[in-house]
Amino acid sequence: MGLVFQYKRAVMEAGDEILKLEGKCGVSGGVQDMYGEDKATEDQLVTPWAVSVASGQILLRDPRYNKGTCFTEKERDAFFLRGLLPPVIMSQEDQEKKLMTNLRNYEVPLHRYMAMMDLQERNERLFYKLLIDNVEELLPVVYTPVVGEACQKYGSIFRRPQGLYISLKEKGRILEVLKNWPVKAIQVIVVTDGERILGLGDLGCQGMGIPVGKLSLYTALGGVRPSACLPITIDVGTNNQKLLDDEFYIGLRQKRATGEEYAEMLEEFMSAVKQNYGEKILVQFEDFANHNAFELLARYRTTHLVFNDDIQGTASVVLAGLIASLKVHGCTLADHTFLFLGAGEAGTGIAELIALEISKRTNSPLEENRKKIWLVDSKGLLVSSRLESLQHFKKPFAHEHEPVDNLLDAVKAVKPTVLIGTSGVGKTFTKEVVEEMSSLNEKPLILALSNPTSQAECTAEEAYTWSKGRAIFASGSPFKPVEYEGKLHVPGQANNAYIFPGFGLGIIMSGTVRVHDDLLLAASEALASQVTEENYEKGLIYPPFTSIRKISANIAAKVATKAYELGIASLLPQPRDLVHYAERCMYTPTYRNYR
Ligand SMILES: NC(=O)C1=CN([C@@H]2O[C@H](COP(=O)(O)OP(=O)(O)OC[C@H]3O[C@@H](n4cnc5c(N)ncnc54)[C@H](OP(=O)(O)O)[C@@H]3O)[C@@H](O)[C@H]2O)C=CC1
Ligand SMILES: CC(=O)C(=O)O
Ligand SMILES: [Mg+2]
Repeated sequence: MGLVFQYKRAVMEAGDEILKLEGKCGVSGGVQDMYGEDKATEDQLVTPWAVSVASGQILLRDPRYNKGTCFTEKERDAFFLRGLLPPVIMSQEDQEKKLMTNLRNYEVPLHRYMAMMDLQERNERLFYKLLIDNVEELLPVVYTPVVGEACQKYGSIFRRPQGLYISLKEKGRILEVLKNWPVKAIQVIVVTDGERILGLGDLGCQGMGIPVGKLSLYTALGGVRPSACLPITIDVGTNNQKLLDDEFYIGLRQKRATGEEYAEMLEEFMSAVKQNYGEKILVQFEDFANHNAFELLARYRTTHLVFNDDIQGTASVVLAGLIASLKVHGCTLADHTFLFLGAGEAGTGIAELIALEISKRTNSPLEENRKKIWLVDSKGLLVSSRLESLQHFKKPFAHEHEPVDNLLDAVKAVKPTVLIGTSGVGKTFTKEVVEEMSSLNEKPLILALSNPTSQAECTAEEAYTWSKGRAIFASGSPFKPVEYEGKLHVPGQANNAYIFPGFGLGIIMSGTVRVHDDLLLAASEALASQVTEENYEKGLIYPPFTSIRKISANIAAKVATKAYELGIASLLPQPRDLVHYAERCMYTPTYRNYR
């Protein structure tokens, strides 16, 4: 009987991996295992990890190794499964077909989400097979928009905990908490503090649905193996009174820690992560409020391998759409005038990356290019007379202009060719706004990026109808195709899910040690280059998600290539064919045979 590990199995794998990678031995002659027991002195506390071969019920209850009715006769004998399963032996394809039929029978989207989460906890490979093979159908279930509702109701749909919860109660002991996670060979962490969950605001500890969802996309879309992914929620309290009053709320029942207490918590977390997983652990910050997000990124980007998906991933995906759309407009990026509704993480992140790309393309100063980009926040257009009171990330975009206090007037004043919604507020691209954009532009480019669907600045139908079928439209959450005057318009999904899985894969597979802006630009170019003539004809500026694994492999290869060029990739020698290498690195969900 072969090795099928039960609990803590990855400790052994991690040990093997480390041996392979570093060939080191512990001080007392043993293997230098990842938890350091062999390095511990006799009086230090150690964790009593045990490794055994799973069989019987334990094997069936282990999501990583369970195959349900797919276990063969031979495996049923070898692993003491006889009688624990019905006699039928199904193929994985039949299991998939059955589950998709069941899922489609649920009318309530949240029930589909719950069924998918149950599957993930029961049979991981089947979960990923479903997600990969039916990506367009299931992405909206495990990701936006349904994940938003799941987070709002997380307390009541909560069954088995997923991911790692680190609360203020654990301050001072975060390293210890990390060590409780059974897998040591982690490559990506997605962490949130739950303060800005999509456009739904502060959902505290219930934000866990986001790291869990993002990491399932790392695996399904980017091929990073599930065991290498760790979702984390840092619970520093919540200012959401409804949650604080909810008797079933799962998080700390206190107002958010701020200032020094918050900074210390995050500092301890970041140090513990590096100490436990080493230099090359990729930490993705997700859905932090902007008053912390920019600061965390600035503080850790030079010392840790960190990436803020809302600032950087979003910027990269939007830039890709803009680059792709240049073919439609027959112009250059520098010819455009951009107007944003929303000047937070997503808005200013995108704005900065556009300015950087124009600078690189035209060899012109960044400040000059920022002048082509205008942003509106909750108080109106960013203009120089507001400079003093603006947050630091808005200041570079406060241009000379009269104050303008609403979007419609801003459109009239700025005359943008591109309108981008990053406000988190639904229905803000009104009929008048879209009509004004359409009177200014033959093919107005309108991106309603806010999530989930309820917060979209406008719907696809509104964009096409109000622009009389002329808009090029994409949104953060998916919309169905719209028929307008006999022509079918297919809206694209401008969502960072196009970028982070391939981007992360590129970083991991090349051993890149820091995230550099040029890597984001490389990812944008890689994504843009994969839009086909057929896609353009349908009105798309993004390729469809159905080919996302291929897209991710190409993004990974371009990101890795750039990292090698910059000298920040540590895997040497550089693989010759990076696309092929990326594809080979990718996790596939077909069942393995057990011996
Ligand atoms: N499609 C995608 O891939 C992504 C989408 N998003 C979505 O973008 C949205 C914003 O996220 P993020 O940038 O992180 O959030 P932030 O909180 O950082 O920024 C929101 C911005 O919108 C402004 N705003 C709020 N209400 C209004 C209003 N009524 N009129 C004009 N401006 C307004 C805020 O103004 P002020 O500064 O004055 O408060 C702020 O500048 C969310 O819905 C999120 O889901 C985010 C990341 C990726
Ligand atoms: C997509 C995403 O990251 C967000 O809406 O926050
Ligand atoms: Mg996000």
